[in-house]
Order: sequence, then structure tokens, then C-alpha cells
Amino acid sequence: MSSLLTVAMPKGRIFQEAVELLRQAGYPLPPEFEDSRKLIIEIEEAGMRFILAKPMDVPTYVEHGVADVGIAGKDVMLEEERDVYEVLDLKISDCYLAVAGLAELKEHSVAPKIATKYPNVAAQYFREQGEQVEIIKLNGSIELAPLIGLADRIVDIVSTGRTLKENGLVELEKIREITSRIIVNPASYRMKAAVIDELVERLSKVVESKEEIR
Ligand SMILES: Nc1ncnc2c1ncn2[C@@H]1O[C@H](COP(=O)(O)OP(=O)(O)OP(=O)(O)O)[C@@H](O)[C@H]1O
Ligand SMILES: O=P(O)(O)OC[C@H]1O[C@H](OP(=O)(O)OP(=O)(O)O)[C@H](O)[C@@H]1O
Repeated sequence: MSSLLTVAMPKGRIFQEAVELLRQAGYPLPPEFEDSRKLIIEIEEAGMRFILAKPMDVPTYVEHGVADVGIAGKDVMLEEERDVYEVLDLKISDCYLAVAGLAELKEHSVAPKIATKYPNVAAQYFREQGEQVEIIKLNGSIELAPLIGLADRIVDIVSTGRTLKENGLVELEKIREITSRIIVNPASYRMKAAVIDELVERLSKVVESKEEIR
């Protein structure tokens, strides 16, 4: 077993904020880290091996133990329901999940159609609301669905609200706030407790100090 801690990092939106947080926590990630196209990057000085994954796949790597630790959005955690520990809210990449639709809703069906990248989250939400719906899974451009008649409403991430606005959609209900989390493989937590605890402690201090400034 390698002595390096394997960390599953989400490519895309969360990546840069996560890298900055790790640097602030004292892990020396070189400037080349951001520019690389490599998917596995070992940084001995930080004691870490990073694997760069699609955000939605991070909990899969961690659950299977090929990564000890990962960084994942709460949206992904809710959708994937993986058997991992969620140990720290990093309070980065904040956004929220919401239901949206056309300003003038024209729903006639018994089970309105809901387009989303988050079928499990959406199904649970409408079940809790006691509303019967039909979920249509899409992989992106979710806002398109009500515009062309594929769905009546959508469940999607909102950040600035710009995508909804520019497509003539309105937010109907907020489902929940989303931030990124540190997740840990349960077996790794037993075998690498000291190094994982140190990572979590160092990151918590950075998160707390940022909270105080806000
Ligand atoms: N405006 C936003 N839209 C989507 N996700 C956001 C937004 N703001 C923060 N996030 C967070 O970023 C994560 C998604 O990151 P990103 O958009 O890079 O991945 P992705 O959806 O897999 O991208 P793509 O499929 O477009 O490559 C989400 O899980 C969420 O926690
Ligand atoms: O409120 P905003 O700041 O406009 O951000 C929200 C939009 O960003 C995300 O899409 P993304 O850019 O990831 O594209 P996608 O359609 O490929 O998922 C999300 O699915 C929304 O469409």
C-alpha cells in the first residue's frame, strides 16, 4: 500500500477553489498542478496522490477505496448515496438546487414531467411533497427542456440565476443549499486515521478563518 494519501479531486468548477484551500492548509501544490492534463498527479512533498475525476464520479472512487479521500458537491452526495463518510463542509462552490419552470406554467397532465441531472434527488423531493411526477434524466442544458416542450419543470443547480433568467425561466421552489464536502472511505479512515485527521483539521481551520472574515 502506498504511503501517499490518494485524493479524488473534481475537475471543473470546484477544482480551483479546492486547490486554493489545500494550499492555504499548508499542502505545497505547485503552480503546474492547475495546467496539467495528467489524471494522476503525485506530490510527494504534500504526501498526496491526486486523481482528477468528473465531479459526479468522485464518490464512486472513494466508495471503492481507490481514493482514500475526495471532494464532492453535496448535490452529488445526495444523488449518489455512496457508502462513504462525509467529514467536513468546505463551504466552497456554493449554489443551490431548485425547481424552475416557465413563468406561465401550463401543466395539464396528472404526472408533470421534470427534467433533471439529479433523478434521485428530484424523485425524493416530489415524493416528500406528495406530488406525482415523471422524471426525465438529462446530462446538461437542463433549462432547454421546458423551452422545447420536453418537460414541464426542471430540477437543477442555480448559482447566479443567469441561466434561468436568460432562458425566460423562473425559480419556483428552493430545494436546498449546496456546498462541497470532504468525503472519506471508511476503511481508509481506519488505516490512515492520523494523516486524514490532520488533513481535516488543517482544512477546518482554513474554513473557520474564512467564516470569521465573512
Ligand atoms: N453554477 C453551478 N452549476 C453547476 N454546479 C455548480 C455550480 N456552482 C457550483 N457547482 C458545484 O460544482 C459541481 C459541478 O461542477 P462542474 O460544473 O464542473 O461539473 P459537471 O456538472 O460534471 O460539469 P460538466 O458535465 O459540464 O463537465 C456541482 O456538483 C456543484 O456542487
Ligand atoms: O445560475 P447560474 O450561474 O446560471 O448557474 C446555473 C447553471 O450552471 C449549470 O450548468 P453548466 O454550466 O454546468 O452547464 P450544463 O448545462 O452542461 O450542465 C447548471 O446546470 C445551470 O444550468
